[in-house]
Amino acid sequence: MSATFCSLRQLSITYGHGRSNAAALEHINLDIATGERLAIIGESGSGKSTLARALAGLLPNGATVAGEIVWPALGHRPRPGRDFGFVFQDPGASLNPVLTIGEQIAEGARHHLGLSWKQASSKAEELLDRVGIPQPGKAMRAYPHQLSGGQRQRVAIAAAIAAKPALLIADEVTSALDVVVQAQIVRLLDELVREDGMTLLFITHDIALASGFVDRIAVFHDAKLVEEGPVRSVLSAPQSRHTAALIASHRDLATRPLIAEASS
Ligand SMILES: Nc1ncnc2c1ncn2[C@@H]1O[C@H](COP(=O)(O)OP(=O)(O)OP(=O)(O)O)[C@@H](O)[C@H]1O
Ligand code: NI
Repeated sequence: MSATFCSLRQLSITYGHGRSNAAALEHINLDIATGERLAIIGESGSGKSTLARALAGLLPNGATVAGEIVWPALGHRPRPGRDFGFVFQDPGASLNPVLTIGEQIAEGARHHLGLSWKQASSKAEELLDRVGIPQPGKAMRAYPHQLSGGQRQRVAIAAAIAAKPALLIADEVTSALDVVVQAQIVRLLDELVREDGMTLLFITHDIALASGFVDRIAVFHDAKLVEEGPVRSVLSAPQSRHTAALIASHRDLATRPLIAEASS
């Protein structure tokens, strides 16, 4: 039994005030273990990104929070960049268009690890190599628009992990990419979190994609956590009809080989 990294207790979140505002999350109880790879699955509007924002302390002003989030492993609220990295669907949202790739990655390393610019730059180049960017030295001087979508996402991942955070939150990071690149990004995330022992929160509406590499799945529907468990048991014996529907929408998941793969 590994240590609890983070614990949500009766967490409820509503955006804004007034009777017309439905809760974006309702009474969520969920423990995240240190070093686990947890997928947050659910259809659009089910509250996945709200959960990510709540963990990251990035809820907009006016959001109402009830219940609590505790961080036993850290002992304090996680600091952005330092304790957790955040990667979004659109790498444009995490990358600054007027900074070179090298500058944006080096900035995180410099700021959080107290490195000089020179040290941070060589660290950035190392990271680019690590996330599979070809010719990292050359890429250091490029701007985000000069890269493909998949490469931009690799850069965003490099920036997010520059300070070696304990937690990586990936919110629909593959949704804007074609399937081949999706698989490559998932493989990269899998490698990185294994190597660094990071805890990963992999948010997606794609249960098939997540099932290939995470340890555990939490399914959200309409602001509620409807099911959670190890990938194998959730896939082979879903407890909630919402989970069953998500699985049924992926015919390939219902076939034997993928379930066998997910359980290995
Ligand atoms: N800033 C906001 N202000 C008001 N309501 C919001 C805001 N952000 C999200 N919501 C609402 O909260 C609910 C949950 O949204 P959330 O973005 O968490 O869902 P999601 O599961 O991430 O969806 P998607 O898959 O489309 O990203 C939705 O009803 C959404 O409309
Ligand atoms: Ni979302």
